Amino acid sequence: MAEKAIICKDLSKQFGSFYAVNKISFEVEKGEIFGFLGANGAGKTTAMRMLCGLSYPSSGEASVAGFDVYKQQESIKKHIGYMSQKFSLYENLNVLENIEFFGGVYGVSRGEIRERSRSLVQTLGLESQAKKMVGELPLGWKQKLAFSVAIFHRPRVVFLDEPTGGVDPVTRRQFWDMIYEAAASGITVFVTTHYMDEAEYCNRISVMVDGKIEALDSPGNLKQHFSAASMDEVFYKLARGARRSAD
Ligand SMILES: Nc1ncnc2c1ncn2[C@@H]1O[C@H](COP(=O)(O)OP(=O)(O)OP(=O)(O)O)[C@@H](O)[C@H]1O
Repeated sequence: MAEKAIICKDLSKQFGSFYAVNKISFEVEKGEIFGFLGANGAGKTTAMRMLCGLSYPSSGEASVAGFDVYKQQESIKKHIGYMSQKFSLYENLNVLENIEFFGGVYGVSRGEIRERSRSLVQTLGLESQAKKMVGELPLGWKQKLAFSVAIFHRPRVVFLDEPTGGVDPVTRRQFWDMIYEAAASGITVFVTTHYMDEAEYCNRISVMVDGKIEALDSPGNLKQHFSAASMDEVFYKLARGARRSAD
């Protein structure tokens, strides 16, 4: 049996009588790229916070990297990486300082940080920018660096919350090359996005509507099942009945 990176069974989160996440169930394989889609307000962030060990579920079961979301939140935090468009790097630290800081937070040894940060800066083509404040870098570079930092400690699972918001399609494509590389090295990727071209790059996709998972399959199978030419069309067919919207 393939190793499961994430297991979720009837996972729910209630705020009062409102079910932000309503009995979602799915499993993600090790090294899989799993797209977590849903319209604004569908419950993605709430679900992701529970899986990252940042909030307790109201009911149901889940484990991430083999750790239980109720009893082993600290272990989960140590074995995952997290990146979002909103929270990522310190703008007033330079490239190397950011790598050192986050590497240190995640427990990578000083020697290893020194060694690997040099090769990372090289791989990213940022040698001449290594001492530049991150705030001065173009957005696309910031995001590539943020992703590299999120997986610097070689986590088992990396959670990406709309990681490519606001960047052009070419940069997004480069970003996805990095995602593929990470997945090939065994890191499981859990990613939310509003870009349907990115959804096509995922191995499997789940689509959340009003707190529930309404569909879950590979992009190819979903298109076939919904007689749709694109993921855009699949998403529209599923999400058009949603009652919730952005706050
Ligand atoms: N702390 C809270 N108290 C009450 N309601 C909440 C709370 N957090 C989220 N919600 C509600 O739960 C629902 C799901 O929100 P969530 O942020 O998880 O959606 P989302 O799919 O991530 O949306 P977006 O794409 O806009 O980030 C929304 O209706 C939101 O208002």
